[in-house]
Amino acid sequence: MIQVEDALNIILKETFPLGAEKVAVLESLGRVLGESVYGGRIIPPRDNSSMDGYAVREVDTQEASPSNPIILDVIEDIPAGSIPKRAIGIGQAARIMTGAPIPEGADAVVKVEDTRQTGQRVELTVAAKKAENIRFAGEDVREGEEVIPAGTVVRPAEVGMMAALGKSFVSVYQRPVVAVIATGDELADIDDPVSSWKIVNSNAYSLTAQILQCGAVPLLMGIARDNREDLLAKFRPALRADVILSSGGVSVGDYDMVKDIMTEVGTDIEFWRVAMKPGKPLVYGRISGKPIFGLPGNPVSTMVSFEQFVRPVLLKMMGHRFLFRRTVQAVLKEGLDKQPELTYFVRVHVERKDGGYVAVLTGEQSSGILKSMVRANGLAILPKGVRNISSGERVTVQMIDDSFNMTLNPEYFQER
Ligand SMILES: Nc1nc2c(c(=O)[nH]1)N[C@H]1C(S)=C(S)[C@@H](COP(=O)(O)OP(=O)(O)OC[C@H]3O[C@@H](n4cnc5c(N)ncnc54)[C@H](O)[C@@H]3O)O[C@H]1N2
Ligand code: MOO
Repeated sequence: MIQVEDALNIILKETFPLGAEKVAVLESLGRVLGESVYGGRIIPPRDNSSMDGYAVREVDTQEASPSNPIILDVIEDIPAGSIPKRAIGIGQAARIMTGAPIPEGADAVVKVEDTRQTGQRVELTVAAKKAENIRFAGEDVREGEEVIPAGTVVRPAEVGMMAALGKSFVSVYQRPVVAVIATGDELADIDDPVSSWKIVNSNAYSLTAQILQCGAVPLLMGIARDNREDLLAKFRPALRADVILSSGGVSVGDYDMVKDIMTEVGTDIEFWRVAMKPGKPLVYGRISGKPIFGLPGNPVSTMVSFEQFVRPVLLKMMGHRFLFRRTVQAVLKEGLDKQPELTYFVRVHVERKDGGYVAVLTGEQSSGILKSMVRANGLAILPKGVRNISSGERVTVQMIDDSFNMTLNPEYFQER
């Protein structure tokens, strides 16, 4: 039996980012940039006004005050998107809109609130300051500067910046294809007629959802029955994927054949059984350099072992630098006994209280109770070596749902 940290070290040491691919800029959202984005053009492209007002020569306005307004000739109207036709000379101004280019000769913009226009003349009641209300060419992006470094996870701001730079396609790390094989004679498809000796293959759904949530691409292989032929028939084509996952059949029962099948198709098994609960019977190996996981079949064990081992692998393959969930320190509301040789991942609901966090168990912690996973937003990590945790003790909680920290103002949720 291997420790959780050692298992993770082995797995991650052998995992590398996939190659890059070009995608349309909007498709890059949430993906990791495989190239740095440089300023191939300057932004803004030329000096322009940040206010609706009048482009002026600062020297002409120095004497202006509410009791001594200065009067200038308005020689032109410059809407955004147009090019000024005339230079501003002594005693002249141009009416200008936000975003419109600054005309030759002008070195400041007086905002419209500080002016009064009558006919072709404008009266200024305040003196302009040099460069006031002007956005200068290149003040956002300079020619050739690195604007977004490779390795950045693309957010809406990066999408907007790339668009502003005219970058319609960008290089991002590829997304791994992840094969999912469910094993078990007791499994039925979601729409199959129910019977008391069949259960729905829910693991394929939770796993697929976890894969999608990571940003990877699921490849559903269906259900393999607990016999060699059927398992081989599902495992062999799954080997086309970048990562192979199965659920079930990894314990010590008479029909737990997954480890043998993995060996038969050519896997180098690196470990079987991790000192954790849930998820203990996990099998991990490599086949032609690809990671292959035999996840335990209990619905919570499947999900928790995915969280601990598969998610970091997929994120690393997609070029991510941050592979792990955020953790918080929380006060556990209920005591718990545990086997000291195992690390426990306990389903909890974390809430903010008095400036700190409290974690409440979400119910029965057996590995078949998916409902307590549904109610959980975190997994409290109870370390090996510890025999029990008392109520009120501080624990580290891995947050599997990041929205927990929102302020819940009930008023926002009233329906019409
Ligand atoms: N004698 C022992 N028995 C068991 C041990 C052990 O150490 N000694 N370990 C237990 C632990 S811990 C786990 S976890 C399970 C893992 O067993 P398997 O990976 O072999 O899983 P199965 O036996 O195939 O199924 C376990 C459980 O989960 C249900 N299941 C399986 N696949 C799905 C699916 N796709 N969707 C929904 N539910 C699924 C299955 O019906 C079983 O109830 O072994 C313990 N036993
Ligand atoms: O360790 Mo198993 O994964 O509890 O149910």
